[in-house]
Amino acid sequence: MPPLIEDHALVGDLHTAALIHRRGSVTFTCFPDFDSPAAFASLVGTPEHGSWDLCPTAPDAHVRRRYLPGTLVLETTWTTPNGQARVLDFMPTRPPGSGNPQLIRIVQGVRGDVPMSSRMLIRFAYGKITPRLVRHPHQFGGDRYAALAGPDSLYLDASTPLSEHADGNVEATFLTRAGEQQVFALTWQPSHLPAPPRPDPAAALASTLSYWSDWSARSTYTGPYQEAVQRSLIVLKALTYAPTGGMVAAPTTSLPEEIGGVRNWDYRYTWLRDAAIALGVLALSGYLEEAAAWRDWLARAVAGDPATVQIMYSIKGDRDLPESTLPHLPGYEGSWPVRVGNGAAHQPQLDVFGEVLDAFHLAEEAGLAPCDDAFALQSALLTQVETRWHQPDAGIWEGRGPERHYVHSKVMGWVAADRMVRRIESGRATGPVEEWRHLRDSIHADVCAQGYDPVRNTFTQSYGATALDASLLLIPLVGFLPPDDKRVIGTIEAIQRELSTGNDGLILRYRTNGDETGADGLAGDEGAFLACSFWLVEALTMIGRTTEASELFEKLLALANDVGLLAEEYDCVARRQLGNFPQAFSHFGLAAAALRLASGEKTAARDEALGLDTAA
Ligand SMILES: OC[C@H]1O[C@H](O[C@H]2O[C@H](CO)[C@@H](O)[C@H](O)[C@H]2O)[C@H](O)[C@@H](O)[C@@H]1O
Repeated sequence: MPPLIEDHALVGDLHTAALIHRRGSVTFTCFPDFDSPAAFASLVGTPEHGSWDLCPTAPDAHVRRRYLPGTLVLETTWTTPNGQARVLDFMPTRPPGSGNPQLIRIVQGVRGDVPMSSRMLIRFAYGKITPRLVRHPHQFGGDRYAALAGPDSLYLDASTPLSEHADGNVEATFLTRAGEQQVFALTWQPSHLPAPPRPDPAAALASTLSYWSDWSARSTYTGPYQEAVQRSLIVLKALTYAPTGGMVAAPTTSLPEEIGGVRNWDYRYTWLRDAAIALGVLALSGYLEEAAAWRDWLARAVAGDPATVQIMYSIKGDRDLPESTLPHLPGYEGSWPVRVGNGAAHQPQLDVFGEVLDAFHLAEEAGLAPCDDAFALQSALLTQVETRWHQPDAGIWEGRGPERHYVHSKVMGWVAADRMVRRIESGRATGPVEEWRHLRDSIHADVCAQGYDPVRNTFTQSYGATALDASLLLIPLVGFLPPDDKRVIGTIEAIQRELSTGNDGLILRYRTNGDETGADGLAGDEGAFLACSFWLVEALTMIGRTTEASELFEKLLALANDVGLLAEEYDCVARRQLGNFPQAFSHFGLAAAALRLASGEKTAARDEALGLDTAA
């Protein structure tokens, strides 16, 4: 049986990350950074494209997993008829931009005897390059193997003997006895450097545990569902690239939105939209440092000429993310192509200005010190809205079909103007407030006249269209119209009717067209979109349907895997997760919905922080 997406857990070091399957296999890891080529790519290929298995030799061993509380250290407990062993998997945290990425796996005997094996196949360049293997035995027991090719080297240090097999696997078989431990540490470094020192896994474990525990202790969230919210915040932090403050949308590429389909994208980049919303949620939960770091990332990314702002950049701020396919990889369960790069980078998507200005406003209301340079940048971004809001765009979903006048894009243009007006009204900045009020009112009037269907009493996906779109649920959430407006209630009900995937209440982001090419320019269908389903929780809460909102929220929580992680989408028929994993969008959706539910009926913590009166 191929590995399910939700059978994976995430470990990471704020520079890159690894996905580990519940049966002990590392199936996807890029070194040294999130967007570097993968050295283990079996998740989108086969085991021959690189993987690292560490598990009992007994095939029927029972497995249970959890993260050590408040951390990103994964504990896997294996139970066999003859004993129990646990494995701690983690990537040691380190000062931003210094040191080498490491993946450490500590095997501890709990009781009895558990025969185990480690089997590692390294294939650089997304499974394409076979490295040269060199053995360096340790002086006082244990072993080291180096794998070298091109710019990369990986050193595997083990406390137990390793052997090399003709097929390129480096293996160890060993007995785990109660009270004893074996350690495996994999270290990446540029291949031209001398071999790295032997790692100190115990010290690395201690410092990694204390890093994550201290980070978690900074959370100010006190509402219900604390464990799920904290796990989501940890995921958002783990997707952040510490040297720059950029955040990837997910640490994977090409996990499919439809099994066997073509909707496979590379998410290892920083979307202004995703990062801004994530940072807003982090700021509301007490994490202002992350918001400040991202503000600096944005200032650098768009420096020079904000008129040329893109909707996404690399984690380091590169603009060119050329999209190509990797023909040697068969894809996850045959979902092909596997893509690297992302062609959506050069699309016009007008909503991003609203998301960025909303996030800064939220973060400043939550305590982030305002700064003049940031305000100048934000004014320049609003100028883009003024110039471009009349134009069609590709929309929040980055469709690859024709550009349209997306209602959500215009609503977010209104948000951009609204947040700047509010800032000036609060006395925290000065600017052409009358001009911006006029812009805000013009967009509002235009959307209400052209984006609303009075016959069906619903806003529509784009001007003049009949199609609906789950992004319209944001209309009350961002304060464009009050929740008791009949057009808002009509839109929520229409979305429930027309975009629901079945009886479980989850919703699609929009309707696709089966084998025919749909409005998004793609053939095929996709699963329910988890972030949109969380927006529905928020919208229902706002219109006072709180019982229904809580029930839906709990259904969504139940879709998270055994360690609390969510992909982008959910297949309500096959009952499995779909899309890149874990996905920031889903996790900030979860945290925002919990914040909304926590604050009770009609007013959310977010609205209070914003000072929103939700009036038109
Ligand atoms: O559906 C087609 C598009 O799908 C991806 O975009 C989605 O992910 C982004 C990152 O989370 C998110 O910001 C966007 O709203 C989503 O639609 C993909 O990256 C695009 O290239 C693709 O056209």
